Amino acid sequence: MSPVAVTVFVGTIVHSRSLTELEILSPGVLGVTAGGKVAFLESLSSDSDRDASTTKILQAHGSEKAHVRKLSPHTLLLPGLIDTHVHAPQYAFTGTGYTLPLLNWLEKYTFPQEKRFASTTHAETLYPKAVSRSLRCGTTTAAWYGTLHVPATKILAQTCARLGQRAFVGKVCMDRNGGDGYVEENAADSLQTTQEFLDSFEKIESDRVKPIITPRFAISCTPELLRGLGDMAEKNSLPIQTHCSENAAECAFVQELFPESKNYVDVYAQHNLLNPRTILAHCVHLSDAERKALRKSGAGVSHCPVSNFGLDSGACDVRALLDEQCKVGLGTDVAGGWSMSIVEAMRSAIIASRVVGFGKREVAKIQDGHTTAHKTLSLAEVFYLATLGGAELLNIQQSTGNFMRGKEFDALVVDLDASTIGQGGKEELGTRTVEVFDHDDAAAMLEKFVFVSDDRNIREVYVAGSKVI
Ligand SMILES: O=c1[nH]c(=O)c2nc[nH]c2[nH]1
Ligand SMILES: [Zn+2]
Repeated sequence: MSPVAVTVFVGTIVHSRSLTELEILSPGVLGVTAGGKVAFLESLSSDSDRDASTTKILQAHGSEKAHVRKLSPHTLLLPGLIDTHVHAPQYAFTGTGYTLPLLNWLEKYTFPQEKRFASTTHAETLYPKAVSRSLRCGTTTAAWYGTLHVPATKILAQTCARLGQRAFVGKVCMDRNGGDGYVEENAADSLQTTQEFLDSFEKIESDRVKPIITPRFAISCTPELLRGLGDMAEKNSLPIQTHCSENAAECAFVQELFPESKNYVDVYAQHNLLNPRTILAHCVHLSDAERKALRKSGAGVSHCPVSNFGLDSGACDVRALLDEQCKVGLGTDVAGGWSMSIVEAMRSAIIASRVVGFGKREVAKIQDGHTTAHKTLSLAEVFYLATLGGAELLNIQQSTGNFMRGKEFDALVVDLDASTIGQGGKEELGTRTVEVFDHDDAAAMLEKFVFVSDDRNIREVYVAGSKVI
């Protein structure tokens, strides 16, 4: 017998069971326990008496007293979205600076802005805005980068806890190549402040907000710092996040700095930073050997397509990563990416995958006169990357990522009816306004959600059963 539900949603419910299994229950019935977990998920036969069938399901689960929420026909109940790579301090300059490639962009925009977080007042002003926007976009779990500063990054963790977001929060580590004086004294100093940051989590009032070891990337860390962070992560069984193989100039510089490493991925492997708890952002320019090493290590990739377009970095071959059985999730990478929305990342992941395909077609034509098939990422696949794939990458798939019984209820109620947007209804329609017609079935509504919707369509957001939006 499943646990008793106190709230039951009846309507169109969509989630991924795996990369290849998108389940659409239209209609479905989902029960949530008083403790905020999924009690049961069942489908209703569409031609039966919906009320009578719902009552039978409630009886079977001992949940007759539950509050029943009937969702309207243009509403979807979806798992919460997971942003596996995002920079909170960069929220302030989102949407600017896309004329420069990565290393120049870091120097000109990023380091000066991140330096400002030496002020806790600045952190207290900005971080609630960044976390609220992320939740508003339906992100129920985020892997955040803070800055070099412990007090400000503690404020970021406290903000996630207060606003109810499930989060991993990292104090960024850099002991070389920081422009504008944005750099720590040395490896020992960076390791000591990281330990201080880890210790501060005893006071964080949420067991859903956790620390994550965060070397910025190989360029900004000496071998001593990388090794120290690898050992600290191992000793405390902590997750690790960093950047890898995003941009051609970056890759060349890494080769110069680490001549004894076989390749970029190997730099992290050699410093005890590559294991099943590692999240590497980008991985746009990996070789086959690097993809194999990644898979063997159990580390995974945060694919950030909007950022890869924004900073002109390239198009990541996610299909090759998936074929190699690497773990993959999606990231917004604000402010390399111009949007806090994982929905924007989903649609951009499809476009990036098509771009990869265009390139392969050209090569195939030149080589042998006919095209090589490239399997573009499907809608079902990007939906998985945005939800369960992200949970698997962050190793929290036992708690979240889909609506399997016993998981915490992290969910979005998405209303696709344009006429309910804004006070004035139809007059306020914009280019990103979804309209649903009577020929639209559940699959079409999901497609419209991914390609056309925006955060106005996300009406309710739940983390572990608590409404946070
Ligand atoms: O997109 C990125 N954003 C960053 O802040 C960063 N730092 C190193 N490499 C990076 N890439
Ligand atoms: Zn990044």
